[in-house]
Parts: sequence; C-alpha cells; structure tokens
Amino acid sequence: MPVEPPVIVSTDPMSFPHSVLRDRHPAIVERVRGAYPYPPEVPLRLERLLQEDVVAPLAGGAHDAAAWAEWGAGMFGRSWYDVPFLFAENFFYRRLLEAVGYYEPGAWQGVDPFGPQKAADLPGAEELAELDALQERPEEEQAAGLVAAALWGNRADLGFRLVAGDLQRVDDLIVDDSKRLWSLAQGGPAVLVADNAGRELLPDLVLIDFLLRTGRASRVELHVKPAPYFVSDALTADVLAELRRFPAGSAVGGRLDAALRDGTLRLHTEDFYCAPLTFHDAPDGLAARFAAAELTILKGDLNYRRLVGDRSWPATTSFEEVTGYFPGPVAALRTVKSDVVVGLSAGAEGALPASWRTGGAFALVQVRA
Ligand SMILES: O=P(O)(O)OC[C@@]1(O)O[C@H](CO)[C@@H](O)[C@@H]1O
Repeated sequence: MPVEPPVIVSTDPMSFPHSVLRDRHPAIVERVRGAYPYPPEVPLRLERLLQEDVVAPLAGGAHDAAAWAEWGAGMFGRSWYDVPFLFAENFFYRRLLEAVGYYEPGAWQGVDPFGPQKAADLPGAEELAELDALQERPEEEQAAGLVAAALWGNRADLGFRLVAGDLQRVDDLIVDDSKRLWSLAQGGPAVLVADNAGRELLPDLVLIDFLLRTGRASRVELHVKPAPYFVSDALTADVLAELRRFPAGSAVGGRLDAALRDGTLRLHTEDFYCAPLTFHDAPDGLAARFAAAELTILKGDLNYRRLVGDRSWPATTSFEEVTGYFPGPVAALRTVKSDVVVGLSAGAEGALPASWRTGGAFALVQVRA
C-alpha cells in the first residue's frame, strides 16, 4: 500500500473543493428553494445553513443524530472549508434534508427536494430508442457502446451541470480497462453501485439487461441511495420512475421488469451510502455483498473518491494497490470531475490540459481483479 497523502480539504480558495462549497452549494440551495412552495420556515432554515461559517451538529432528536455526532467528532465548530471535503459535502446534504424537514413527521416528510430536477432530466423517447436499438448490434459493439453510454451518462450529474454549462460528449478515455472488465463478467453474481438517476441510470439499466441477457451475470444487485443526495443520485423511486419511461413493448423494459419480479435483479440500499465514509469503512454486511460478487461496478466520481480514498494521490499511484483492500473484483466507470485520480501511466498527465481533473471531458475505466 503506498504512503497515504493528506485527506482533501477545501481551505485553498483556488481549489476545486473550495469552489464546490462556495459556488455549487448556494446554487443547489437556490434550486431547492424554488422546487416547491415550501412553508416559510424552510427557506429561512436553508438560508441559515448557507450562512453558517462553522459546522454545527444536527439538531437533537434526529434518527441519525448519534451516528453524525460520531462521524462529526472533531469537525463541529470548525470552518466548513477546513474539515475534510468528503465530510463537508456529505454533511451539507444531510443538513439540507434537515432544513426541508425530509425526516420530520408530517405532511412534507419524504418529499425529495431534488425531485423536480430529477423528473425534468428523465430520458426522452429518442434516448430510450437509441439504447433499445443497441441490442440489434453484434455483442462486441453492444458492450463497447454500453461502456461509452455509462461514462457519457456519468457526465450528466445535475450538481455538476449547475456550474458546468452545456454538456459535450466525453472526449477521451484516459485509462481504458474495459477488456478486463468484460473478462471478469463470467456468469456469476454482479453488483452495480449506481450514481445518478436520469440520463446516467438509463444506460446503467441497459447495461444490467445486457449482463443478464448475455449470461455475463447470473443475477445483479443494483445499489441505490437511501435518501436524496448530491442532487441527482438515484433512489429506489428514481429507478421505478425510469423503468416507467420504457414504452410498452420495449424488450429491455420488459426484461428488466421481469428480472425484478423473479429476483435476478434486486435493488439494495443502506445508510452507508449517505455517510461521509469511504469504502474502507463499509459495514460488514455490505463488504460481504461485494465479496460474494464476481464483479462490482462502481459508477461515478463520488464512488471513485470513496473507493481510492479522498486524498491528494499522485496520478501515477497504482490503482491495484490502493484498491487492494476492496472485497472482490472491482471496476470503476467514471468521468473525471474532481481532483482524485490514480492509475495513470508516467507522463500521461503532462499531455492533458490544465482543467483535465475537473472539466468532465475525460473518463476512465479502471479494473482490479
Ligand atoms: O459522483 P458523481 O455524480 O459522478 O459526481 C459528483 C460530483 O459532481 O460531486 C462532487 C463535487 O460536489 C464531485 O465528486 C463530482 O464533481
């Protein structure tokens, strides 16, 4: 295991994490404020959250107050910018749910503050038809097309797009281990840890259908978030909304529906997925699920940070070594949208433009068998 560099914080005003806290979080709050005609205390609480300069704990009485008190030990009373970036982001989303009363018993309980944004981003008929048509192509082509779609979809996360402007196609795969990815899918159980709903989840579902239909996986577990998170992250409700988009008669939609009903496709979630932790701290039950899988596919930027650790790794750090702890073979499919990157060959970074880590134009497929 390489020596661990420092955990990323947001202190430097020129850094990417600083810009997330300073620019992205207020933009997210603004959207949430406009999402529903909330009662007057909600915008007030949201404003208070934005104005808070030192991290305050969750109000007592929350069902998870004790867990957050433990995770936040040593963080409370410090500037949001000086605590680990991973903690600051995770706790921001938890506090946002507190501000909108997501867990408070009453009429607004369980209303997803990002629901309207996610609904507006559900795939249209054209995207569905494009992915449905892929099944007519030779299998090799389907496999390559699905990896490309899975990466392209990951660029479409709504938090990123609030600040990134128009989307373009991912330019370049800076690490492409997709052959190894396919060589690992030999017909056993697989896990896909989802990231965003909408335009990312659609290709993920089609990828799952491909794994099952071609016998590359015997069954698939799709892991989703237990609560609204990072704006567009997929919840069970988002999977169900997405499935309803497939037109009647869609072969892919029909097979996914049948797979859920017969248990070859199962949805799974746990609190860990909204905790400020990396996969090093996955609870035993979750680790056992990964260990039992022939292949775990992790989607997206945040899952990547949680896989390798949210640290300032030199880009040439070995992916194999830093992910050696992960229970079972693992593949990361991710467009690069934050500073954390490992597994590049020597000299590769020098050929990339200055904004390559955060611009979302580059992607990687990395695998550890
Ligand atoms: O995990 P995802 O959806 O691919 O990306 C999440 C993201 O947009 O949010 C974080 C910054 O807030 C970064 O990890 C990344 O830029």
